[in-house]
Amino acid sequence: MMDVRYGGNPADVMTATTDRLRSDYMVEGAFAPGALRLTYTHVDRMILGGAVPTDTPLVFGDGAELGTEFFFSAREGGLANLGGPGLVTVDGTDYPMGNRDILYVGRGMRRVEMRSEDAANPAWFYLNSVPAGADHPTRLIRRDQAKRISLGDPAKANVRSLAMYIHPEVSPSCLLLMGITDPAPGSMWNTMPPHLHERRMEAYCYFDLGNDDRVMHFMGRPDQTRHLVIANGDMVLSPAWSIHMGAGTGPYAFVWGMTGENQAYTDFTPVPVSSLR
Ligand SMILES: O=C(O)C(=O)C[C@H](O)C(=O)CO
Ligand SMILES: [Zn+2]
Repeated sequence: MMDVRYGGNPADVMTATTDRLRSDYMVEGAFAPGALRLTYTHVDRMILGGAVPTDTPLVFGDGAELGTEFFFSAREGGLANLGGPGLVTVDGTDYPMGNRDILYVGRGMRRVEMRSEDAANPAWFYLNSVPAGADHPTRLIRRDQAKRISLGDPAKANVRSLAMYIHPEVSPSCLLLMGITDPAPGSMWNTMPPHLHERRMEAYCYFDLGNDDRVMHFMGRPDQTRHLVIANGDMVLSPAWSIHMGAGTGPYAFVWGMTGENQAYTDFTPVPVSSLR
């Protein structure tokens, strides 16, 4: 059975305790050896998931919890490999996946099998799935095929490399957008200056973060900010009304995924840092 998150509205955040914020807007513990863990959200019906295959394959595809014959009957998805080499098989076609490769899974696929090459160095598969109204072919996007842009200013410790994988200019999808951002060595801020995009929700999965380090992730309306303390592998659900940015106590990276009204990556509203409270 999938865990469920209902999201919330800006007013909820104003009175939320730390525990309530974490239970509403985070998914923790999704990467467990030998397990597939999926969370259904009512934030544009984004499903977040983690899978760490060890000695046996992890398989999904049934649509019973979605009221459809198959999981992808009316959905599309992106599977990012954040760990060791793995193999994903979709309806009998094999996709060998290295670290930071992303597989786009198109609407209509029926069975997804996930394997690690080495159980001692397992793949960590991270899933974003959203409703889809069109068919696009399943396609592997290797890390060197992503479209990279550089952002930031060393004086503000926010230099980072942003790689677009599932994006109209790289690999077509219905409405899913997905990519990976790496802060540069010596920089700690991501998504700084912050922004809002009221027409798309966003999910983050932080990874390659040291066990003793944390990312301070900021959320909420710009004038009512709240923070979430993030450990490696934690996922964050960002409703369309929320800022989403963070600073790490050490090196890290994160996968971002979006869906909503459009795939216009530039359809966002900058939020002046000076306006944050
Ligand atoms: O560091 C960044 O800036 C990002 O990665 C931005 C995210 O991709 C995002 O929030 C897109 O809307
Ligand atoms: Zn964003």
